[in-house]
Amino acid sequence: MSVSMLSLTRPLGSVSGLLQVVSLLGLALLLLKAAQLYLHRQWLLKVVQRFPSPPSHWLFGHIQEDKWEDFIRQNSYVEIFEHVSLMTLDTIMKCAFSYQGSHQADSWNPGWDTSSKWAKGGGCVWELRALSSAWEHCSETDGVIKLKKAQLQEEGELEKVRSKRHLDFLDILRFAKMEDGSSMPDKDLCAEVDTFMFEGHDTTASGISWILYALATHPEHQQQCREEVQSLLGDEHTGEWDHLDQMPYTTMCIKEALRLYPPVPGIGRELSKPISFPDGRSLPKGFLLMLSFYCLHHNPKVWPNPEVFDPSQYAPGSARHSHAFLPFSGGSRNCIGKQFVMNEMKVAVALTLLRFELAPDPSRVPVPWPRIVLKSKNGIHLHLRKLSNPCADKDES
Ligand code: HEM
Repeated sequence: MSVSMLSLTRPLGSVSGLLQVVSLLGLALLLLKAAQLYLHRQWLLKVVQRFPSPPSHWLFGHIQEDKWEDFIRQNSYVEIFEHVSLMTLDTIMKCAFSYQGSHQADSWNPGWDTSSKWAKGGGCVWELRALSSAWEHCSETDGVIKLKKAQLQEEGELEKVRSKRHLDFLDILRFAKMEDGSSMPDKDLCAEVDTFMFEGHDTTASGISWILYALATHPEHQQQCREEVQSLLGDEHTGEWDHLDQMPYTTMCIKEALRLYPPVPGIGRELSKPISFPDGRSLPKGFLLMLSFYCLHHNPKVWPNPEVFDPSQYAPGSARHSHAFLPFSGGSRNCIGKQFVMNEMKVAVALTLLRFELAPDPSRVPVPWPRIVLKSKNGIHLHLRKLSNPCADKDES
């Protein structure tokens, strides 16, 4: 009996022991992964904190209003999403990679639609980060890295870059040392660049396009922003960083548009521990869930009159729940480019309003389409009327 007991219990004992070891190992691996992610994020934050201060003309110089003027000579209505996407692509390429692209001068190439590329690759938001490292062959990214490498190989170029006043994102990555003192492998460099290309381009294009649409449909707020910008910049189509802190009304309108049309409509998470809600419902550890910023921002329990465009909700002193407004997400994985992108959006809005009056196309009301970034099913069609420039008129007379 004892033999049979032994023969029965031994294997069972070793299996449960093995299971314990495996689960402990799993836990250790998870903790290690979490620590790696945390360190990576802290490192990336340091990089980005140095990045969002390129010379102001890099941002101001990237709105090709002349091209828009050509367009409105030919068509009374313009589908703005694609043009804005080309502009934000040029901006991120210049500001993050010192790469002087001219996508705005070209027509749209579907290959530049990084969010669709990712959507096709996986479809699940929580797979994005994993996919971004696997997706190494974006020709644009490869092109930028190859060009940089070639430049750095030229004699004396490395020292020149090292002593530059404004290191760009790619410079900082190239000089970054890994924990073991080695340089970052090209594969990792490519993944970081891809992340920035996506996070810094499609999302921003969505943001700017919907903000312009919101202002087009609210001419009184549009005019108030224009007056604020005119009093700050005059009719100069350029400005300094300081100007961007002096546009309170325009900033409030941008925020209200980000609430109504959050460029990142939702995110995915895997629960690292069970969670209970105030109404008694709960979800288990390991559950994959989607958090919808779009629904949060349109929830009448959180925002009274959620469908009304009301920039006064962001006036100094107005109170709301700390997590009621989350266009850039919250917590430890929130958007690290938010300061940069708020500046980019202010520049785009300011320069557009100085030159054009915006009106919606009543026959093509955009239909919000929550993809990885918020798009419109039928595009965003606006009527652009060129405003006369009082300074230019004076010069001519
Ligand atoms: C209007 C434009 C933008 C919006 C609405 C936006 C929104 C967001 C959101 C919601 C997240 C969290 C994603 C998640 O938790 O899964 C995020 C993450 C991120 N964003 Fe942005 N973003 C914008 C522009 C930018 C720009 C211009 C950059 C770079 C210059 C950038 C860099 C990043 C990075 C690197 C992350 C990942 C951070 C991490 O995982 O720790 N974003 N963004």
